[in-house]
Amino acid sequence: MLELAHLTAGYPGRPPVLRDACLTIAPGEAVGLQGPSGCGKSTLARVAALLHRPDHGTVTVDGHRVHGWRHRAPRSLRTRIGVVFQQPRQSADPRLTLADVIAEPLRANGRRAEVPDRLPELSRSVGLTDELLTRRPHEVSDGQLQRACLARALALEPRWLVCDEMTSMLDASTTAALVGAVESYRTRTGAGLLAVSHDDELLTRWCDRTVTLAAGAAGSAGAAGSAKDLDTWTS
Ligand SMILES: Nc1ncnc2c1ncn2[C@@H]1O[C@H](COP(=O)(O)OP(=O)(O)OP(=O)(O)O)[C@@H](O)[C@H]1O
Repeated sequence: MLELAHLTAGYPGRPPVLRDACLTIAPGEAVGLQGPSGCGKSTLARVAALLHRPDHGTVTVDGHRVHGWRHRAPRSLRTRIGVVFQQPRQSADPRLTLADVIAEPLRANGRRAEVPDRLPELSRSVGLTDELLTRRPHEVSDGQLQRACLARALALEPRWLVCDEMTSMLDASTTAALVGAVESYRTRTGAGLLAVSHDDELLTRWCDRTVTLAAGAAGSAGAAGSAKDLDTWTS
């Protein structure tokens, strides 16, 4: 299970973005997260990916309560969660080839020896050709770079995937290819998914259920996203 319980989270010097948010994802389940711009979807996704420390509340991954965040999160928990963000150019080192972008997690986790075997399999799973693997981010399209970022997220075979607006910059065919790659991976491994998107139709087609993170009750600037028991907002 990936369990987010009673989360309050935000940014220094501002009112909380999330207040008392709860969400539980079962193994193998695909949950979509939608809601108005600025209501805190990405913040919640970053907390779930152990990249943003909540002010209150707990995150439990497969029965392990999380106490550290970002680099302080235990490696054994961090590697259980793969993340893909909206902007591939902000998350890929421009100096690396796509092959090195994909292999980065294997190298960083002492699994360099696996790269020759895993790289072809990973790149094939996201539809990247060998020729593209030798290029650097500025030499490929956003869609091609996002494919590499997805392959990187799958490199350590995570039990959970967090896809934050993964396809929102991409055309319909690249979107279909990336969602297809995620679903093939999930079918093979039984991984759970949290998918954030503005595209209700995509979430309906992709996910087992969709939850809505509501804007602040008054809708006023600075009001905290009212996220109490997200599961009660299931559509
Ligand atoms: N690093 C940050 N520092 C300060 N405030 C931030 C930061 N990141 C996000 N925020 C603010 O927190 C609120 C929630 O942002 P978040 O990105 O989580 O919302 P979102 O629902 O994902 O929005 P969108 O749908 O537009 O991507 C917004 O008001 C945003 O301006």
